[in-house]
Amino acid sequence: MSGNATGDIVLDGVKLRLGDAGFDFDCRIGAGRITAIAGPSGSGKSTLLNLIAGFERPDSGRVLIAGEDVGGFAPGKRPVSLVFQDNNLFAHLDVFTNVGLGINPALRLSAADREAVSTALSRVGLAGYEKRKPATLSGGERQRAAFARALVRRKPVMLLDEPFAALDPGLRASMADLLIDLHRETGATIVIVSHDPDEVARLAGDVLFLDRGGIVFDGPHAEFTERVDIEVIGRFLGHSGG
Ligand SMILES: Nc1ncnc2c1ncn2[C@@H]1O[C@H](COP(=O)(O)OP(=O)(O)OP(=O)(O)O)[C@@H](O)[C@H]1O
Repeated sequence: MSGNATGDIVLDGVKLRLGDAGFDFDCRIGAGRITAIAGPSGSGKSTLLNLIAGFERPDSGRVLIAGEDVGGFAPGKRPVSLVFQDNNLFAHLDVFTNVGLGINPALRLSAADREAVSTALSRVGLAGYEKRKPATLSGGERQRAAFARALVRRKPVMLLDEPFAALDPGLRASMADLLIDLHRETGATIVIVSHDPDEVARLAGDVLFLDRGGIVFDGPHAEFTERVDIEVIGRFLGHSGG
């Protein structure tokens, strides 16, 4: 079902200052695409995601999701699911319950919902972990539980901030493949921050490359790999430049 491409994201003249750092974002993230956000450390990748999710508010400009100005919406009211670096699992709740919260915050789960939770857990390789508390999981297992919770939310937009960074390379590649499968099934708009050029190549149709709070490249991945003339991009892609 790839017709659910309703989640385009527009940052329209967004400006923000946080301490000494200034940000200036003007872009459109295509509905139903996988867009990677890359750039050097401190360039503003997490800040861009936080602006879309609603954890940061612009000083000026607008954020629109599926054509709607979401400026007045708290994070929980935005049509997005999140997998962030600190994966925000509830320590006192077991893995099954944490994932179930993705479907219904009041945990009123139908039989079909419970089935969806079990399916998501087995897709991320956590079948059998249902009764475990987050503290008993490894960092990578917690990250996969957070990913399972995002899988069951079925929102039109999924935002991921280096979701697989804690995983070993094999697991990292299989989670990326799972994300591609999910994208094929749902047609969701997926925005993923990544430090890894191979992961970007594997996943992304489009790339937003940031440097010092601004966008220095916005376009298809095939064009991105040609832009080694932009020094920061050359460095990211492993070219020495010159
Ligand atoms: N609340 C804040 N107050 C002051 N400065 C901030 C705040 N949040 C972020 N910054 C600064 O803004 C800049 C961009 O931060 P951000 O986390 O968006 O970068 P990033 O590209 O995600 O970096 P990394 O790859 O290291 O995670 C950094 O210099 C950071 O120190």
